[in-house]
Amino acid sequence: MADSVAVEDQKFCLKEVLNTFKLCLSENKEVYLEHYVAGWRGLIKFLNSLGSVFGFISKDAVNKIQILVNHMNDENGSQYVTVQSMVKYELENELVDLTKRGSHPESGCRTLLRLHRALRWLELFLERLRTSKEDSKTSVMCAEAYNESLSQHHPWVVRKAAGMAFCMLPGRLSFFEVMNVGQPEQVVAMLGEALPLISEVYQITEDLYAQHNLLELP
Ligand SMILES: CCCCCCCCCCCCC/C=C/[C@@H](O)[C@H](COP(=O)(O)O)NC(=O)CCCCCCCCCCCCCCC
Repeated sequence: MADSVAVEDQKFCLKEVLNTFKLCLSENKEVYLEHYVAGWRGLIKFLNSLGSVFGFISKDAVNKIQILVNHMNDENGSQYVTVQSMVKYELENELVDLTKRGSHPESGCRTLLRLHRALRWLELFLERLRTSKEDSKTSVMCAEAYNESLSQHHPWVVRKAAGMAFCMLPGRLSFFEVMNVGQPEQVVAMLGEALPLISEVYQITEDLYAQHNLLELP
């Protein structure tokens, strides 16, 4: 019994991720880091279930999540409750390398920016999945979403490796199955529910970063 609970625990479920993104926004539209990180953890669970060729991607994402969690748990953790409070605290205390890498290679601001850019990829990819046809290819949808977003921030070698990994993605139907929601129509409906939430979290973060000139942090 205990075993089956453990296995269930590890299974990705889109609904769970949807719920964490729902919890992300406070009443006055601040983004809770705790839930943001939990959302990413859920997504990484999904990525891991697709096989080890995606290991280099999930490893980088896990590293970044760990950096944020360390900030949240250290003595100044109370400053890392929302993305807004984190940005304010790190900027006021000059804890961010603004133009070139220096003494703060692991600032919360630059670390979250990497995940934030990846969230844009996710938004574009999920929107393609949502509107895809039976014969649409996940690898193509994924590559298109990547080329429109994240790839612009990656060097050639990372783009190349990512491109090769995309070719290993399962087809649309198996992909839907791993999402663990039910029939394809239910997946599409849930994507329709998840996307506005993800977009809102993305946009709020994007505006905040733009306002403070943080969109190109090294
Ligand atoms: C489902 C297919 C998953 C494809 C994932 C697409 C994203 C491809 C990203 C390739 C990143 C390669 C790893 C290296 C990255 C770093 O160089 C680079 C820069 O960091 P640095 O400034 O510290 O050096 N890092 C990043 O850009 C952060 C990447 C984070 C990627 C997280 C991707 C998680 C994917 C979750 C998939 C979930 C699908 C859900 C469907 C329901």
